[in-house]
Amino acid sequence: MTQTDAPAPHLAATRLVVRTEPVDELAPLIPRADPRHPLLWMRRGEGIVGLGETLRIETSGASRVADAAAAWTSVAAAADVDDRVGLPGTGLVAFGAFAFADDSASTSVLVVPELVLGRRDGRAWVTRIALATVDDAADAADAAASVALEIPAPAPKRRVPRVAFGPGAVPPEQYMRAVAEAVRRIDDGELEKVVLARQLVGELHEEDGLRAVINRLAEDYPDTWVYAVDGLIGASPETLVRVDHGTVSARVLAGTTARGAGEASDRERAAALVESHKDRAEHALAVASAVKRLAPHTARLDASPEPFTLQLPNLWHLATDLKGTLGDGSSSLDLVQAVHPTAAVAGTPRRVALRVLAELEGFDRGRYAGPVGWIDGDGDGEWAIALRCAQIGPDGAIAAYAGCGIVHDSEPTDELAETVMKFRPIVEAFGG
Ligand SMILES: C=C(O[C@H]1C=CC=C(C(=O)O)[C@@H]1O)C(=O)O
Repeated sequence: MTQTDAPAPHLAATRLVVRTEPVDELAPLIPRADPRHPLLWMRRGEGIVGLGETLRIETSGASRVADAAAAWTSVAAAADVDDRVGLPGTGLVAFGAFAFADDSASTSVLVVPELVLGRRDGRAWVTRIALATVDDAADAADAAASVALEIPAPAPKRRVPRVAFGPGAVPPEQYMRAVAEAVRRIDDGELEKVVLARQLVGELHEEDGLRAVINRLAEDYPDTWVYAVDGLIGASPETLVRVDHGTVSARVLAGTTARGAGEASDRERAAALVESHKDRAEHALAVASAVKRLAPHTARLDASPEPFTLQLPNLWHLATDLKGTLGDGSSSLDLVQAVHPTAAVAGTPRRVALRVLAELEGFDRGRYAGPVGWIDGDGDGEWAIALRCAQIGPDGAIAAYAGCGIVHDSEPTDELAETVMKFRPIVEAFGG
């Protein structure tokens, strides 16, 4: 079922019948994912995998998140849920991925699978989700039991498909020119910060190869959110927003440096990142934008007092964690709507940055830097910013993306080198 733009009246007649039951063990989860159309959200071996599709909500345009949130509220209100586990990710869930820009040609989606396999806190479960009409008198348990999909056995590990990536719409020289132009505009006082990205493109010839790619991302970047939703795959270190029983949290990242070659130089690089005026300025703007947008929805919101260094296999980031309590009953998608796009992926001031980004970047970001994650029937959920990612089209065309925050003292060659570091997870997951 597809819904486009505004909530369609037929959703009012949509009743999902949902049943979650504990199972002994499902580890490892990724080898049970669909090899062609993986649906997945994982970190450190825990998370959820979706199989099949019971419901799809598609939206686009400036109201894409608000429309999806409204449609989801009506679907969730009508759902008949029997959840015998009661953990984040049990009961009714939808996986989602949203376009970055209001005018993107890419659609935004919420996908409700037929079968969800999950692991968290040492517990495992299976959720079956079936569609019934509102006046269907069938017993909920019978309807959910009608889901024909079985829990798949883990598939044997296979090698990742090899993809050769080349420059996409914007070659490296053009990217550096765009960075220089952005710095000029910043120096002219037009704006404080803009995030500029570039693209790599490739082709996937093995249609059933995506599961192996995701497995590789999860092995190489276990501390990131590894996701796969409607052809968008990646390993993001940045939590846009997370809502769990009234608590709100986020991890804001901005400011990056390479890992050092040896232990001492690695430590020095991290220490220099914390001291770097340029990176701290870039980081402060990202934190300020997230706090400003979340604050109206929280009764309390605390930020880590000083940015800390987050170590990833390919680089160091400056990070700030936000934690608070929800003040207005917003769902996780309501908060996504409030906070996207932060200055970690757009810039400051937001409106000017979005205009400058559209003028200088030279391509449609699609779902890169957009919200990706999941929401449950109560509105709780986990959403990352879709970074370190690639979108794979139905014809196997791959577009990978990486960008950098540009501030007044940014150097085009350094920013280009930073995109190369940020492309590493995806390029290596495709055998590069
Ligand atoms: C825009 C990206 O990263 C953002 C998140 C962390 C650090 C960033 C930076 O240092 O520029 C970016 O703001 C990307 O990975 O494509």
